[in-house]
Amino acid sequence: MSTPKVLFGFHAVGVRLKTAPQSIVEIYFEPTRRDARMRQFVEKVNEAGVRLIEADGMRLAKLAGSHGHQGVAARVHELAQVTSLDELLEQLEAANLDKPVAEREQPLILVLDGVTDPHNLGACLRVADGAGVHAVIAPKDHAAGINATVAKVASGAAETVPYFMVTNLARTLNELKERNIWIIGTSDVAPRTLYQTDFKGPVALVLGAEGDGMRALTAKTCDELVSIPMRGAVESLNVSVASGVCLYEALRQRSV
Ligand SMILES: C[S@@+](CC[C@H](N)C(=O)[O-])C[C@H]1O[C@@H](n2cnc3c(N)ncnc32)[C@H](O)[C@@H]1O
Repeated sequence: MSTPKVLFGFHAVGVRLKTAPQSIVEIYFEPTRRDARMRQFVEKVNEAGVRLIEADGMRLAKLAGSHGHQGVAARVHELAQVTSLDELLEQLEAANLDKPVAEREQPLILVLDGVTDPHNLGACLRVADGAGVHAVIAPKDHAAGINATVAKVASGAAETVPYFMVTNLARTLNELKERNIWIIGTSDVAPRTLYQTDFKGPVALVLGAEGDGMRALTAKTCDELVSIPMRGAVESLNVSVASGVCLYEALRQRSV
């Protein structure tokens, strides 16, 4: 088994407890918190037969590397996941092989070009999980990796959505194109809006960094660029909010 890592917060630990209790080494909790949420949580841990250890706030903060632990942290083993984007796409293609076209599950991928804030990455993973995204891709050299803060903000989605960090993002986008995946980039200055584009087929949606947006090469590699209409004074949305707006438009189109 892998070296254990730490999850913290009710959501992140709760999702792991629900989906893979066998992967939890032990759960730490603050016994001085006696509210209903903590009582229910402790009950669930006991039902699952997971080892429960009392810890004060300082120990939890040290374990979590953050004060946002809500009185709960867990040491867990990594879950076995698909190890590469290719493997994931091949699994999807194989699952679609015998299905009529109308019933095929079309890949939906979120690409984050340089999102470095762990809170933004966590929020993007959370909305990606909600919208049924198959994988999130980011460049290795300029993006946040999955850490305890990301896992906490993602509320369990860091466990459910595969996150691949790639060496050369433009090359990966070209490889997606070779698999007939349509690359839709987002920019607040694109003349066409997301409501004028088709998200029904295999799609990779590309969002840019908090400050500078997508890099020039990334934007050039996209098949098309779309904007989210902005009616007020601010020029752009937070990247996780923009991800949510675009992904739920994709989900809406795919659901009709
Ligand atoms: C805070 S914005 C960056 C703004 C930056 N000035 C730019 O040139 O894109 C972060 C990312 O969220 C997405 N985004 C935010 N607002 C958007 C909008 N109105 N239309 C399209 N994408 C938007 C884009 O992917 C953008 O790169």
